Amino acid sequence: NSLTCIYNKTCLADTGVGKSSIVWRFVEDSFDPNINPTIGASFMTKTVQYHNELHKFLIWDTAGQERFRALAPMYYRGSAAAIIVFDITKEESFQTLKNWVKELRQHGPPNIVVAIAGNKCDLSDAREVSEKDAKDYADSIHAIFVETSAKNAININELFIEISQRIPVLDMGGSSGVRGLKLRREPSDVTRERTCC
Ligand SMILES: Nc1nc2c(ncn2[C@@H]2O[C@H](COP(=O)(O)OP(=O)(O)OP(=O)(O)O)[C@@H](O)[C@H]2O)c(=O)[nH]1
Repeated sequence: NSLTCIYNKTCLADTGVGKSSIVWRFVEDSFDPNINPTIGASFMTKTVQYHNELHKFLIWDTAGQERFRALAPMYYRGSAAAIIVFDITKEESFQTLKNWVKELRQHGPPNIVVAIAGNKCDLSDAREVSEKDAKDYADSIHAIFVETSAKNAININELFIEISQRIPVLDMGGSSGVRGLKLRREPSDVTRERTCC
């Protein structure tokens, strides 16, 4: 009975640099500095353990390039959470992040959990956005905030655990507004479906 909590997809909306790497690092446990830009979106899954539950994330990593921007709603619609990533060494990416927050607020699911990742914290010598400014902004919109390094695998697991804590337990009745699916069915359900007449 360890598999108790399954959420529907978690969308990653990108703003700056590092989003693919964060997810990729998290999933594959290695870091490729020559990672290619995402085309359209890519899909992956990741399961994290939280107390005695396994939380499975279905992740859409959307492309950060402007020309793919119009595709993002397809992925954040129906999502339980969104991680918006900015690059702490690029002030511009922090401003772009605010536009994503506005878009999610206007067009995203009403209860979507928003997390902000200030990526590239391994390059803090080249920092353009202070941790305090980013944290204050995240607090003002009730978002999770962590500084991450996809390169050095800093705070990636913590980020997903925090998201796990915030996403409400799946309500199969649908009153939360977040759709979801069970990973495993009870054997009796399967038998029932296979039985004809
Ligand atoms: N030093 C450092 N470099 C990073 C980190 N994360 C990503 N990078 C580098 O930043 C560049 C862009 O990373 P991507 O993951 O492709 O960025 P992205 O925002 O997902 O780009 P799209 O796929 O186009 O959406 C790559 O050269 C990465 O190696 C990090 O935490 N630290």
